[in-house]
Amino acid sequence: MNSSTTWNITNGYEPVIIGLGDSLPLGKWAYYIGVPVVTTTLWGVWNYVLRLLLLRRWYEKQGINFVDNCYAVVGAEMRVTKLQEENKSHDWLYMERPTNLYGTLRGLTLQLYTTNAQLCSELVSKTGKQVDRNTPALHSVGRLSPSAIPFQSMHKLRFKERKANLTKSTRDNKRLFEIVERQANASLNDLKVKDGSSWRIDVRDLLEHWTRSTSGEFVWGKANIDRFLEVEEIDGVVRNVPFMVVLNQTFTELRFYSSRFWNRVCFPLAGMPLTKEARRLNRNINLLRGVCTEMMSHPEDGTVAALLQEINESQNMREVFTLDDLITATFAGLDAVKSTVMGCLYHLLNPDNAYWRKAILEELNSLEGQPGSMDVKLMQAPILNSFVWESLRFEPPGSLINNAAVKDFDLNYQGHTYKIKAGTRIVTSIHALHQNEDSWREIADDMSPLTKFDPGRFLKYGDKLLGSSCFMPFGKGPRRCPGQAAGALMVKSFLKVFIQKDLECRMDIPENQTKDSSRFHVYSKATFDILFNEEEPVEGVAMKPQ
Ligand code: HEM
Repeated sequence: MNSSTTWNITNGYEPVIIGLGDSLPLGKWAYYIGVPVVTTTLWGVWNYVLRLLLLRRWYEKQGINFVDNCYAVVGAEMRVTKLQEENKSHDWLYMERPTNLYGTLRGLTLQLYTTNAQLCSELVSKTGKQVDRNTPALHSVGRLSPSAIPFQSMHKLRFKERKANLTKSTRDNKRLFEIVERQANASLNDLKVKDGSSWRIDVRDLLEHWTRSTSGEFVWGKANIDRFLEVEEIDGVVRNVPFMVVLNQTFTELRFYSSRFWNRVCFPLAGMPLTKEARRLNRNINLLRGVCTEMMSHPEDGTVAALLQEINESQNMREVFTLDDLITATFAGLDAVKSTVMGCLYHLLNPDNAYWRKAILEELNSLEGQPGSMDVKLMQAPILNSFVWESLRFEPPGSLINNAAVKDFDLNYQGHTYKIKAGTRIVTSIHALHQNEDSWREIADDMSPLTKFDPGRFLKYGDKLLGSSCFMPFGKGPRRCPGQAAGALMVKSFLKVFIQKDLECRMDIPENQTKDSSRFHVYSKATFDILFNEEEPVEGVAMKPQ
């Protein structure tokens, strides 16, 4: 035995010693290393070069255009970073819509976008049969709750029952309204800072604080979320941080980590412990899941956690499904709601929309005098509702619906049949859809251009638009958002509190943030401060509608 490297393998009777140097001749080494390397290379070349080229040719022959400069790995992906710097989500790549379906290579996969209402509707009708969920989010935020509804196929893990149960358990609107109102007042009071003769609130701080306390209390209960976790933060220092802050921060960090270049090229890389940052995130994910499991053992009465556990247990659902759906419900009430409210406030405080602000205030004041509970009355406030819908149209927080073809199928549009191949990612670009003049004009011919913020279009054509496939900020069909009612109520209730304070206020936007980069969605870093004067208006800055 002349090799220094040995392994002991126990065969049940006595150890067998294998030495490296003497037992394998050079030819065999070349075989054992060479064959896998060559096979993997050939497989890579076929899968990520030749197959993608052939697939792209297949779609181009059907008249589908591809985004300029789109190649595997590099190409269009390079432009995403630039878009994100301008606070635009990557679906801005697809705004041109040169053909009904628009293609790109996203990382190592081929992706087609539908951006008009009829094709989006066709795609929704195929969901669960020919098309199903296939989302990169599984490798980013999905790592907090991998078996949760948004990341799974419709045919897996008792999907339909779980989705129905989650919707049921988030239906206590009265309780939700009470929490939103109380927490909104507390956040507005606690976070304002004196600035000369007026007050200032950082809108991001305000909405982060409010969404965390509201979503946390709604799902888990007040006592449960009032706990601190010892957690390693992004600067490597271990600190005691409130539970909801850890959850929200980890969620945001996972999202931004997965949006790094290589993680966008090959989605699963984001989940591998290859970097210090990935390993820190893994530890925090485990910590959060442990704490949520512990909270499930003593749920507070009336909370989503208590209701969902009760329903799921009665159906013998696995505990991990309840855990993952509760984690998802908690974080779904954070960034999407925050972006929506931020967009609404931005438009509300824009002096051009002073008319709408005054009209909403009058509508809310008149609702106060009417019988019934406010959570129900808010649903019947047409001016407020139109304002929120238009904000969601203008800047939908979740702007892509990530699905893929599970089998070959035909997609029909105006007499044209597109032949879609299994494995193609086929995605609804909500953002581009919401800007598609052709689709919208079929329903509302005399409305203002879609580039203009105008709640009037919903006031006039609300029912038609909400029922159509032109407008889908919460998705449509079997995979639509089960938290739509809760999410919309959170947004409207917050706005009610804010507007009824009837503050003399204006926005203070950072100097380097242009109008074009003041966009609000879950990746955006756009922001503003709200300046207001509680005692008397500050000269020259007041924008209270007259
Ligand atoms: C303003 C707030 C919200 C917006 C704009 C929003 C938007 C969306 C969108 C666009 C989808 C994808 C739908 C599709 O694939 O067709 C979705 C899915 C989902 N949302 Fe929301 N959402 C919001 C709030 C919430 C809340 C509060 C919850 C909590 C229960 C929630 C839970 C979910 C779940 C579980 C899914 C996955 C559904 C599935 O995959 O079948 N969302 N949401």
